Amino acid sequence: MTNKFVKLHDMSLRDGMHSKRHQISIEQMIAVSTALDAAGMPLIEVTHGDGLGGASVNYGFPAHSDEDYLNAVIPKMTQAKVSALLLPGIGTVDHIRMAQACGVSTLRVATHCTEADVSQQHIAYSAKLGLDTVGFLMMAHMISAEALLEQAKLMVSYGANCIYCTDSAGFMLPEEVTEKISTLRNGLPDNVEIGFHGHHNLAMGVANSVAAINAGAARIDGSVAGLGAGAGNTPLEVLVAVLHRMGMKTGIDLYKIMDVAEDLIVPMMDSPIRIDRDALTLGYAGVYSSFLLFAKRAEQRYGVSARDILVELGRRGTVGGQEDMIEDLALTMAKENATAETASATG
Ligand SMILES: C[C@H](O)CC(=O)C(=O)O
Ligand SMILES: [Mn+2]
Repeated sequence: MTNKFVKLHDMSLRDGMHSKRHQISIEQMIAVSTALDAAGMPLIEVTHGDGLGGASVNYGFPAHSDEDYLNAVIPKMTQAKVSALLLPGIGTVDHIRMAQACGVSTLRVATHCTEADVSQQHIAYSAKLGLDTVGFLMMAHMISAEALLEQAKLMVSYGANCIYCTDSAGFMLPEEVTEKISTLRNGLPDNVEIGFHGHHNLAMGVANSVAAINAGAARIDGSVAGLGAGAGNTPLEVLVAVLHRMGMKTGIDLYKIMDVAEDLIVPMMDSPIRIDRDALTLGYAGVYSSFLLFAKRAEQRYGVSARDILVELGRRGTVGGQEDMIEDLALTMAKENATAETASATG
């Protein structure tokens, strides 16, 4: 393992968008991305939290368009490459064309872990353009390692050169990561890279990433100071320190990335990214991390606890794209609570 190179991929300016309600300013984008570039980060993701074209009532309107963010960041990079995320059904082939024209090097096409078949058009188009094309299988805890491999094979058949196992809910424990990553590594051709994207809801981000690397993952996502959905992504500055202690190479200057965390990212946070009871519930109940702020907002509006909403969302097996159901569910739960209170008051 010593001297092994691991490619880290920064999510602060994309997954971090969820925690900022997609309101990162152009100045902040430039300040963070240039500091990451100077720290040696090889790949930085920049788009709406829900990917290209995410600006909508369902997902939230951003402060600026994807195109404006990409055009602000890409020309300023000296060594870092920039990636964009795209969810078929939200983003279109036109968005891929736009992102490529802006200078994006990597396109990551994300689907729910059982729905790889909806990514054919987008993966094939991205590969045809010569982009580094990644298939990103979300909520991967919901299916077995063998089923995940079948979905990954579909994405590879469409043209993906890298497949991600994405722990969107921060639910996985290291044993599960090991099993899933090794099944992907053993079942896919050697020239297809494997990646892991973690969330820190059960404080497993770093441990899970190390398990992924040991099982054959070559790319690992994380965010500086964890800026991301739920309790955030794997905190990159911590991961870099751990990997360097393990004798691995990342190309990243540890002190510089520590300073990005402390001096730029923490002051940007709307509220501290931490494992509060709601974020912990995401991990415990296996709920999509970007539902956190929707549930907190519903708690404010309807007086139903965000934890109860999240537990119910987990019980119902909801997945990304069902954000509109959260408000609906909170209303139903508020009505049920009111009925129960009336019944107990009237004996
Ligand atoms: C659109 C989601 O935020 C993608 C992601 O980062 C995840 O599933 O986790
Ligand atoms: Mn994520």
